[in-house]
Amino acid sequence: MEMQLPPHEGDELSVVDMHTGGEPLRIILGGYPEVKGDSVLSKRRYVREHLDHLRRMLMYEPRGHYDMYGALIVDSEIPEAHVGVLFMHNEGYSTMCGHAVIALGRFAVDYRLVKEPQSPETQVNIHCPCGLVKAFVEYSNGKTGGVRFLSVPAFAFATDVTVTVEGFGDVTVDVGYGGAFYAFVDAQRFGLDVTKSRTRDLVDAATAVTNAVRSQVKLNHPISDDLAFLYGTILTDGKDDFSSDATSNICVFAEAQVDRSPTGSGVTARVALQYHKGLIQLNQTRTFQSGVTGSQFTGKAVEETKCGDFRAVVVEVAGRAFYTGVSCFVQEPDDELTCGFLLK
Ligand SMILES: O=C(O)[C@H]1NCC[C@@H]1O
Repeated sequence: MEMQLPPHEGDELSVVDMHTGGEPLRIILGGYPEVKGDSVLSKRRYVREHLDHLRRMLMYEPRGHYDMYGALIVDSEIPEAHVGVLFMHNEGYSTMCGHAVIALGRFAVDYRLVKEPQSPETQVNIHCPCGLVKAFVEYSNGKTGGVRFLSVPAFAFATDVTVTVEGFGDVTVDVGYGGAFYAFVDAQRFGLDVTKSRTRDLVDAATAVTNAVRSQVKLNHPISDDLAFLYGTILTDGKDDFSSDATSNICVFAEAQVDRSPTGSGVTARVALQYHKGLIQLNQTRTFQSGVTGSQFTGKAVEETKCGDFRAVVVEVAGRAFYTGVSCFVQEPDDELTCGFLLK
């Protein structure tokens, strides 16, 4: 039977679904109204104020779920950018997303957002709200493969900061920036193991840390106040000394959302912290593993740089993304749940 849209009224939103290391990415192909603003950061503010019902429609149930993630392609004001992008999740709009950059790199080549793909790698410049991220997509015999990307400058914001965490007392955390700010803590501090403990327990501990850091640590970013917020907490296995063995983590971001991947922006921030502490050298590659799915990214610091007064590094992260399908979403006017809902 031929595919045909069901009865509906109003906009049709078409998407391509992918995943990177298990973490979903719903890329919006068509149906979004014009996103106003003269910069990617101002477009992020615009969608938050004027188009948030569409985020809820695509991220929430019944079309999405609590841990859904999305990307909206927008025009960029930077001439060398092939695409601009806004990221969305269960609570709002993030500033950086490594798993999405890995998926979007492939998508941009496969959907010819880059005119003439080159072998063995095609460069795709993706303007994220945090800045320009350069992705390099394996490309041979017309097929796309693995993707590596070079982050925006990443830095250690603060190390060994003690915060009072509800239910756990004083906890010492590191705060790093990899396009978004994260707090990092060894899960052992809570008697937990990132690969074996119940996800619910890991989420509760990480969320308590996020709440504590959000209320007790003032963040700032040299480029824009829009970037100066804590996106989430990453619990680790504590294996920060250089090793060829993988190190595991779980990232809990936005509104207690769980990343299924090792978290590209989290790997970026963690490598910056490890470099800052002298635990790794430039070009020493580490493997980062998701505690929940076992999927892996690699990460290494490739160059020293500055971000305002912060000593920073450019970090390279690599991983693979896969397509899972395409959909066209519609709404019926008499559907009481059409705006979406979330189950916690
Ligand atoms: O890979 C990343 O960086 C993202 N994954 C979900 C949370 C982060 O934005």
